Amino acid sequence: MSLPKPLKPSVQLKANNGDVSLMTKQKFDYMSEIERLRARIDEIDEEIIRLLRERIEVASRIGEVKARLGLPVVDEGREKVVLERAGEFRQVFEAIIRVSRDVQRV
Ligand SMILES: O=C(O)C(=O)C[C@]1(C(=O)O)C=C[C@@H](O)C=C1
Repeated sequence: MSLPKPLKPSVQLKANNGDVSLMTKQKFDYMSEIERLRARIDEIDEEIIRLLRERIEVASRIGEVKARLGLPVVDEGREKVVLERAGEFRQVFEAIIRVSRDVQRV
C-alpha cells in the first residue's frame, strides 16, 4: 500500500517578520474560507447588537410605564413566555432579560 503523496507547498505567504513561509494551496483555501465565514459572523454579530440595543430601548420604555402605574419591574409570567420561545437559547435570553431588568431599575 502506498502512502498518499505529500501536498506540494504552492502558496508563498509573507510572515510578519518578512520571512517567506510556504503553505499548501489546500491549507490556504481552508484559511480563506475561515476568513470569509468570520466576516459573515462579524456582520451577524453587528446586527444582533443593533437589535439588542433596540430591545433594551423598548424595555426601558416599558419600565417607564410600569413606574407610572406602580408596577414591579419583574413580571415572571412574561419572562416564562419569552424564555420558552427562546428554546435552545434560553441562557442567552436569561442574560438579555437581566439587562432589561437593570435598565428598568435606573
Ligand atoms: O415585558 C416586560 O414587562 C418587560 O419588562 C420586558 C422583560 C423582557 O426583557 O422580556 C423584562 C423584564 C420582565 O420581567 C419581563 C420581560
